[in-house]
Amino acid sequence: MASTVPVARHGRHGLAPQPEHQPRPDWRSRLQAWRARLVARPGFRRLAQRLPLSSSYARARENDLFALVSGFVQSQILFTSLKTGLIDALADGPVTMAELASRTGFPQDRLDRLVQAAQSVGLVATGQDGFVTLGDHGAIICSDEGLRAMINHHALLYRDLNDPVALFDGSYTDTEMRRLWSYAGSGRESAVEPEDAAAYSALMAASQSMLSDEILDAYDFGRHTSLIDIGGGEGAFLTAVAKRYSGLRMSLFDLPPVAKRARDRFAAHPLGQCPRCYGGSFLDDTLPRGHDCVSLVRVLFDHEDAVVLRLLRNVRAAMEPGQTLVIAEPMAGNDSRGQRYATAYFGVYVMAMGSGRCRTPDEIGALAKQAGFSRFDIRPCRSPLMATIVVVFP
Ligand SMILES: CC(C)=CCC/C(C)=C/CC/C(C)=C/C=C/C(C)=C/C=C/C=C(C)/C=C/C=C(C)/C=C/C=C(C)/C=C/CC(C)(C)O
Ligand SMILES: C[S@@+](CC[C@H](N)C(=O)[O-])C[C@H]1O[C@@H](n2cnc3c(N)ncnc32)[C@H](O)[C@@H]1O
Repeated sequence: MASTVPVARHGRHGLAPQPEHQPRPDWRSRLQAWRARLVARPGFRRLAQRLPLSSSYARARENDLFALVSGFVQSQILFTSLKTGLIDALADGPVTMAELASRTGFPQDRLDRLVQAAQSVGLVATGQDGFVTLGDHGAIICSDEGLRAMINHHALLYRDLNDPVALFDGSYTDTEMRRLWSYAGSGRESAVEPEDAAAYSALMAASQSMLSDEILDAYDFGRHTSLIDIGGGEGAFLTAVAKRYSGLRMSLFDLPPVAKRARDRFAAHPLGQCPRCYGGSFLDDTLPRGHDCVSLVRVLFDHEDAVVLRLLRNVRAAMEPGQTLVIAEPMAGNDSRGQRYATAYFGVYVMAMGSGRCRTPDEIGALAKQAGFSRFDIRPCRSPLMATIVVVFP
């Protein structure tokens, strides 16, 4: 007999396969659906906006939704303020509009619009005296080379997001991001050439400054005697560790052209004890043993689960009971606004790379246990936007 179960149309993709027994939503989903129906009613929203107890909550939600709707515009104001040199021009203090016009090359009337836009998102501030200064956001961006590098780098990500539906549904895969992250996607790591490594390694090194502080404040590496940073890039994280813990013996492992960049960096900027830099693949090569701490910083979320399992099994094989694996990267979650932002941003970012997933701490812990580790602890960082730490024990 033909089925009478109604079928849903799925956008570009035609009919969705239907399970034999339709699952029923639980009470939480039904409650959320009831809430959504309520919020969808203009009359309910008008009431919530007027009642003293709910009005500030309603206003906050309205602003959140406006920020979501207009986020692209804000990002483009940010990008333009950096690209035109507006932010740099204010680095040393207040500047007149005439001076800004000459520094940015903008005609006065267009500059007025740019400054107005930049002021509205907190990048600059204009005084009664006609001088322009950095706003709080502008000051942070101006002082952080990594953040500036990321904002410039977003031009590439946003080009890949030009048809976001095609990116999400998987029909657009030949992305610019995939070309930049030349190791991403299984089996391509041995094809990474020195110039490929240079392109992404410099970006990663620049963006370590805020991240390493977060990690070092959340986990005490001083309890260990030696540390190997696997997928350690050109050594920016180890440099930050050495500044805090001068007695730690350190090593780094990365693809050969990246390990060479780390070696060159340590030769140019010597640390107390020069870290040993090993070149190889963390998937196929035997990893160096004898370190009581192993770190993986922003490494797992570049890879699909099967590759992560292979990597963790290889790491486990190089470790003894009593040693510790520290995994640090932005992780998914729903507990705070920071976690939700990280989930959205890094989830889309790795999708554009063509490989990887932003995982919850529990998902990472579960993969580690599957790879042969015995238990794990979750250590939140101050800013979940930057990282969460999962400490794993053999
Ligand atoms: C002076 C008086 C009286 C009052 C002033 C009050 C005031 C405003 C004080 C300042 C408050 C304060 C401490 C503010 C601090 C703000 C901070 C720390 C802001 C930090 C922002 C960080 C951002 C936006 C970081 C962005 C990071 C990004 C986009 C990282 C991207 C990383 C990527 C893409 C990594 C990729 C790796 C891969 C390939 C996925 O594996
Ligand atoms: C996103 S970067 C993170 C670098 C550094 N840990 C940081 O946080 O700045 C990932 C690193 O993993 C390295 N990597 C990727 N595949 C690898 C492989 N098969 N073997 C060794 N390293 C690899 C990359 O070369 C890159 O340096």
